[in-house]
Amino acid sequence: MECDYLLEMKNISKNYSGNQVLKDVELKVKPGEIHCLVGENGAGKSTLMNILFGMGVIHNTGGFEGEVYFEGEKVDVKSPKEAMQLGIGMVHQEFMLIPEFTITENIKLNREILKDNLVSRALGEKLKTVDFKRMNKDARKALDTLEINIDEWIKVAGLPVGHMQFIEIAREIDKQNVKLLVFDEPTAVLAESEAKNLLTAMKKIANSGIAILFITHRLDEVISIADNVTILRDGVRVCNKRAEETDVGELAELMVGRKIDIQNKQASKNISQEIILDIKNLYVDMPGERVKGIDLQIRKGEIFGIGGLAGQGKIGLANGIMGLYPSKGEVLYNGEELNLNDTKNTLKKGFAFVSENRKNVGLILDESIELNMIFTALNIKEQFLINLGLFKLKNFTKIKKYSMKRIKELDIRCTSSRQHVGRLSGGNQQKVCIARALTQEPDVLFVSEPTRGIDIGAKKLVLDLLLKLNEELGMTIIMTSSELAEVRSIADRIAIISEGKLAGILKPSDTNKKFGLLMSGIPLNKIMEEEA
Ligand SMILES: Nc1ncnc2c1ncn2[C@@H]1O[C@H](COP(=O)(O)OP(=O)(O)OP(=O)(O)O)[C@@H](O)[C@H]1O
Repeated sequence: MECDYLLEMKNISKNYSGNQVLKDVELKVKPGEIHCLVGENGAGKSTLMNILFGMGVIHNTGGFEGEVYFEGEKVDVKSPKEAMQLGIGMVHQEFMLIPEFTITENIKLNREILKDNLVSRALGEKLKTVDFKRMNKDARKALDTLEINIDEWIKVAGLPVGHMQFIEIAREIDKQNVKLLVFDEPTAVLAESEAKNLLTAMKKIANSGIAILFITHRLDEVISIADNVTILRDGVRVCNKRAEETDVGELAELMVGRKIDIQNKQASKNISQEIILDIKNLYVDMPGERVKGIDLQIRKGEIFGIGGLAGQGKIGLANGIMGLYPSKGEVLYNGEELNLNDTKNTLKKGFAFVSENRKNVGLILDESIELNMIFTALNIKEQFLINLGLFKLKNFTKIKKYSMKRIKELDIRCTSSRQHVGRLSGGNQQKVCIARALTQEPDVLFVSEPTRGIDIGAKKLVLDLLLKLNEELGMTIIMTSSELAEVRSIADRIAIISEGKLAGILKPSDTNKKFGLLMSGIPLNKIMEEEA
């Protein structure tokens, strides 16, 4: 009997040490459809996918309840390898590529094509050689399906982030029997125009008969691409809708349970003309995000946005000034020269940084929320300590009180302030990173991709909090983001970086066209000429 659904997950329930995170959830995906899975941070999306892929974190914590059917057959997937054998693949949010390998080698990793040679014919299988010709041909075919115009024999190291994403996808579609591909927030790391390319590629994959399960926080993407949407809230399936019968507003409301609205910032308040940061001819050697001689003046008390396409250098700016990547040039902070390449000193001077890379630079995953929140303030400013003369002790009462306040303010979904950060959902981890930077009470706060991976409700909360810090404490905020709409909702001025250089500075109210042209590297004076 032909079955309507490729994948059916029925009555799925899961608890982690008594904490129920999924309750009777149902998910049904048809062959060749694009099915979106949306929900707030902590709603249970990753947990559901962990069950589908038979991840160890599920078996090691008591398994789950419910049934999974694939192509009409009941399955019991015990590992990602078994999922792959069934034809279920995953495009990862964090890239799993080997930089020193070529694109072909990455696409064919662990699935190399071997061919016989004289020695192997005599001495056996193990001495076969790699058939580069056939491997390159397959890789080319996968890249062509995605219409990616890039040579398959070049190394992955140094490629822009947008390309890396496509290589991950090419690897999955090159697997012969793939029937269902899960995309876990693939566009979170991409700028808007690159995200569009990715969506087009996803449509092509779906048209070729492969079903796509797409997890995203960008609701406009859901509307533009999905056939069906499943909405989770607090571990329960709220409903399943046809995308053409809903809109962004309704989805946001269903997810969060209230109305949400993010608009461009209107007229800028009176910002002082005093320069807090004077950046002169700054170069930053950050792979994939090089800065190649930027001059910028940031005014005291403003929210300054930095935008641009992925790989153009916007991310490099904050990383360079914070000393995380080698940089040269001159940066004056309140008129005094800042020692570049010295993170500790920069932190001591009153800077804080919420990195775009929360797992590597941001968090200690096997430590508590509390400790993660106060870690930098404790080390740099010796806060949260009781001084006992000869030695100092952590002031646990103060730490707990402080962290509970931040948990409430940022609506961090957790079981307690002592919960390990590694056990939080991705979006809630991001909120802990923000809380940590705020604990330092900085004069200048760099935030990179602050709303990456967080849902629309939490996004509004974070943006409102940044506005509040800026208005009430006069904190100067420099926010780098791939999402123009969010920068335009809070920044006073926005610099667009293109090819490692400053393309121009715009107001949030400037036209979409101006933003688009600057991002594609067309200089401001040319745009003005066109408009005149
Ligand atoms: N290994 C774990 N141990 C204990 N609790 C966990 C573990 N992994 C996830 N959780 C909890 O399960 C709940 C659901 O988390 P999950 O990661 O599935 O959410 P999500 O919808 O994917 O969120 P996000 O959009 O932020 O990624 C959260 O409350 C989280 O704290």
